[in-house]
Amino acid sequence: MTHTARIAVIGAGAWGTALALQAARAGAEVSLWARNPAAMSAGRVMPRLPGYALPSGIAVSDVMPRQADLILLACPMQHLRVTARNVPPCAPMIACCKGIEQATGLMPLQVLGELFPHSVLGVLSGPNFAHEIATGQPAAAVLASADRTQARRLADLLTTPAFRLYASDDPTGVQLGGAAKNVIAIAAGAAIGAKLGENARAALITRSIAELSRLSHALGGRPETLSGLAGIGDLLLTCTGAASRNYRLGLAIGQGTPAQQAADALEGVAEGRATAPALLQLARQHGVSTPVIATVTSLLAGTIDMDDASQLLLSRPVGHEFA
Ligand SMILES: NC(=O)c1ccc[n+]([C@@H]2O[C@H](COP(=O)([O-])OP(=O)(O)OC[C@H]3O[C@@H](n4cnc5c(N)ncnc54)[C@H](O)[C@@H]3O)[C@@H](O)[C@H]2O)c1
Ligand SMILES: O=P(O)(O)OC[C@H](O)CO
Repeated sequence: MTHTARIAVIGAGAWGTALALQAARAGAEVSLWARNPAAMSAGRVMPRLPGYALPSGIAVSDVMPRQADLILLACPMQHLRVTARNVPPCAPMIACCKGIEQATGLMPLQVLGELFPHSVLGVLSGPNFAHEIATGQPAAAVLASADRTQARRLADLLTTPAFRLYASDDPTGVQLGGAAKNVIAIAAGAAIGAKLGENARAALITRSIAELSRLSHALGGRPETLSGLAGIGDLLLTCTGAASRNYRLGLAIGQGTPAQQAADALEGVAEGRATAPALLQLARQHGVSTPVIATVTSLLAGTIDMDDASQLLLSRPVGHEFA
């Protein structure tokens, strides 16, 4: 008889809930840790899927699991450290959040590495709206770990025919893609909100990829990772999909709503807001020029408006495309 994998999902927001449903679909015994299980209601957790119901087989609790074969950390990036601190390191841990810790400039696996230096760690990222994963619509993502064999083994625990998890041994590139696409989605939304046009959005996305390639190289990521699911894949989804919270935050800012007010009106977290300044600082530390990320950071801080933002980007010198 084969052993049924026990998967513990930490964080019962939209993504944690969708991953719990996916893990159950993959045949695992699933537990879902919620800060406040009593506050979980369909409309609050999964605003895009108000009628969803967790199968009765998924145990929801505010007590951290003591045993598991795999732990998925699906809380927002800025709460990863404080949440993970309470997780018993009883199994490999996969960071499912996308962002950079603002206080330290660290990526998810660097935060987990500080807390759990002896655990097997991985990161899951890709073009995945939670409400589509929750309903089992086809999608693909990448699971990266420093050890390629571990990455494949852990990916297999969550893979189903409709959720295709590719393995990678480039966690740096995967984490950078996941963090940066949220910042670029704010830029794309702002361009559309300010009626700069779809040409402008396509140019922004493409030039952002050049920017991310420079940063990825400086951080030790592999170039091909950015052309994969966690890079271009997630940029395509988040910069064009109206369901993206980061895109919608940018859209509202582009239409003239102050950043704080636009963020308050969103249901759920827009990770790009806290990640933009952290990513900019990281780029500066490595001497990498990132004009789109810098412009989004200033827009979010309210130190420039949309006219300034487009002027800043349009007044840059035009040189060789891949200089
Ligand atoms: N929603 C998606 O479609 C999706 C898909 C892929 C990845 N992600 C990533 O998953 C992560 C979580 O996003 P989400 O959509 O589930 O979030 P969400 O907006 O649905 O929910 C936020 C969650 O954070 C929790 N929270 C608030 N304050 C907290 C605190 N102090 N400590 C711990 N938890 C706290 C809330 O209880 C809530 O469960 C993000 O990094 C996001 O980028 C989301
Ligand atoms: O709604 P967003 O902008 O947080 O995007 C959700 C996922 O990260 C898309 O892959």
